[in-house]
This record gives sequence, C-alpha cells and structure tokens, in this order.
Amino acid sequence: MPSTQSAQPLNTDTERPLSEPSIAFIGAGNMASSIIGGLVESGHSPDAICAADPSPESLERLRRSLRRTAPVRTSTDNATAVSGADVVILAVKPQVMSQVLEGIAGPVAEAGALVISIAAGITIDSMRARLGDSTAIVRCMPNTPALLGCGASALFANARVDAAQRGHAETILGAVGIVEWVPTEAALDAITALSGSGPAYFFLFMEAMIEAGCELGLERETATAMARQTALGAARMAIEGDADLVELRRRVTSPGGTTQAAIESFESDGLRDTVKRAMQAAANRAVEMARDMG
Ligand SMILES: NC(=O)C1=CN([C@@H]2O[C@H](COP(=O)(O)OP(=O)(O)OC[C@H]3O[C@@H](n4cnc5c(N)ncnc54)[C@H](OP(=O)(O)O)[C@@H]3O)[C@@H](O)[C@H]2O)C=CC1
Ligand SMILES: O=C(O)[C@@H]1CCC=N1
Repeated sequence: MPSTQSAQPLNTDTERPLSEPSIAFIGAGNMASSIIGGLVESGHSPDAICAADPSPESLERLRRSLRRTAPVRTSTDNATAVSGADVVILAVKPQVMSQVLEGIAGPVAEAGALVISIAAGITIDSMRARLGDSTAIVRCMPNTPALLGCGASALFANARVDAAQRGHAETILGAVGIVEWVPTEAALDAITALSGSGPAYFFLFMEAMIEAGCELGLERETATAMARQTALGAARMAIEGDADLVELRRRVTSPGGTTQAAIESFESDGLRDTVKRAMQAAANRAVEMARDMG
C-alpha cells in the first residue's frame, strides 16, 4: 500500500510520519469495522486505510457502514493490503490466525510494519514465531462498545515497539474509546475476562432483570425500556458521578428499604463468587486458546 504521508513531518529516529500511518486491517468483521469507522470519523484519511478479507460480502458490508465518508481501500488478498503499510491490524478470529500470519510474514518484514493483534489469547511469542524475531508487535484487547466510540482497549507492546509506534497504537484504538497500557502480557488475559467479554455480562444481567421484571407483572416492553435506561444511567453515574461505586450504591440503598433487601439477597446467594468464577473461566479459556495455537 503506498504511503500517502510523504509531505508530513518525520520522526527523525524512525523516519516514520508523526501522524497518519498507513494502516492495513486483516479481517473486515465487527471489530475491524468499528475501529475503521472510529478512525475515519476522527479524521484519519480513508485512503490511508486498506481492509482485507476473503469475503467480498464482508468488504461490501464495511463499505456500506462507511457510506457517510470517503471509502477505504479494500482487497481480498491479505498480502496486497499489507504491502507498504506502517501498521497492520490483525482482526481475524484466533482459529485462522496461524494461517493468516504465515501468509503476511514476508510483506510485514519488508514494510517493517508495526503489527497490532486484537485476537483473544494469541500470544506475542506465537506471533513472533511466525513473523520473525524483529517484528514490532502490540497485543490489544478491545471490546464491542468500540462500535459506538465508547470502547475500552488494553495494550501491551513487545520490546521492538518504538515510541512513535506506541503513539500510533494509542491513536488508532483511542479513536474508539479509552486506552490503557498494561505492564505484563499476562494481564491481557485478565483484561479479556473483564472488559473484552464484559459487555456480554452486563447484557446477561439486563436480560435477567427483564425476565424478573416480567415475572413481577410488567409488560416486556416496559421492563426492557426501564432496564436499558437504568444500565445507561448507572454507567454514566459510575463514570461521571462525584463518588466511588460503594458510595453510589449506598445512596440508592435506604436503610431497611427495597435495595437493601435485594443487595442482601445477592450477597447471600454469593454474587461476588459467581462473578469471580465466571471471570476465572474466561481468563482460563484465553490461556487455553493461546496453548492451542502454540
Ligand atoms: N467480538 C468481540 O467482542 C471481541 C473480539 N475480539 C477479537 O477480535 C477478533 C475479530 O473478532 P470479530 O470482529 O468479532 O470477528 P468477525 O468474525 O466479525 O470478523 C473476522 C473477519 O475475519 C474474516 N476472515 C476469515 N478468514 C480470514 C483470512 N484468512 N484473512 C482475512 N480475513 C479473514 C472473516 O470473514 P468470514 O466472516 O467470511 O469468515 C470476518 O469478516 C477475534 O480475534 C476476537 O478474539 C476482541 C475483543 C472483543
Ligand atoms: O469471546 C471471545 O472469545 C471474544 C474475546 C473477548 C470478547 N469476545
């Protein structure tokens, strides 16, 4: 992919543009579309982005999702998309990662590209084994709220990643939400269990609240509207409010009132242990997936 940034200032250490890296996305599914959408909305030139996917339907879906902006470039060939890219984002399922890496190792090495993987449980070592020891790799765990620009992404870089490349990774994932660097790669398995899978936990909790509301006699439509808005309100208070979670909960919980009755029921049923076991299962699965790929 030809660079479109030759007129921009260069980082003299790396000869890379300070902004607007050319980016190749491998896989044009849900997560890639979200990140590409966020990047384009935040002003990244669409012609500095190329998305590769073997499925013309997926590429067409991506183009439709970006209909308000100029189109990004697309290809059904991964190696073509990677050629000349500054950053390569691996947004395929873990199960096809091995085959994908083998297909792009040559062009990645030739371009000296930064590789960012968003795949759950695929370790830097296993990617390095297929891409070469000198490859700069960032492992990232985003989540689906990236679709709405309110994602949460955690990042970990190997020693080959330079300061400019760290900046690129932050800018790219920062286009769809908050970004946190974690100190160890192992922490990404915990992040996967917390924020990667986390949206599904909240959806499950809302489903359970809606079911319970219906059993208490509400119409499903009413229960659904009230559960959704309550989740939104609680999340906004947790982020924007003037108090920590314990204090926010205390303010809802009138002594001897309805909330206290519910909270005591949750606590005596072992809600905290249930959450711990579920997150441990998710983290264990991330480790198993890494082992499967070898
Ligand atoms: N969904 C989530 O909540 C999260 C997902 N992730 C990670 O993000 C990654 C992508 O997930 P998601 O976007 O949900 O998955 P999707 O299935 O939506 O996207 C993956 C895309 O990759 C395409 N693909 C398949 N084989 C290849 C190939 N050989 N070369 C290029 N593209 C290929 C698929 O095409 P086709 O459909 O035709 O097979 C599909 O369009 C996964 O590794 C997942 O672990 C990380 C955080 C959260
Ligand atoms: O369930 C999964 O494996 C992926 C990773 C985090 C969210 N979805």
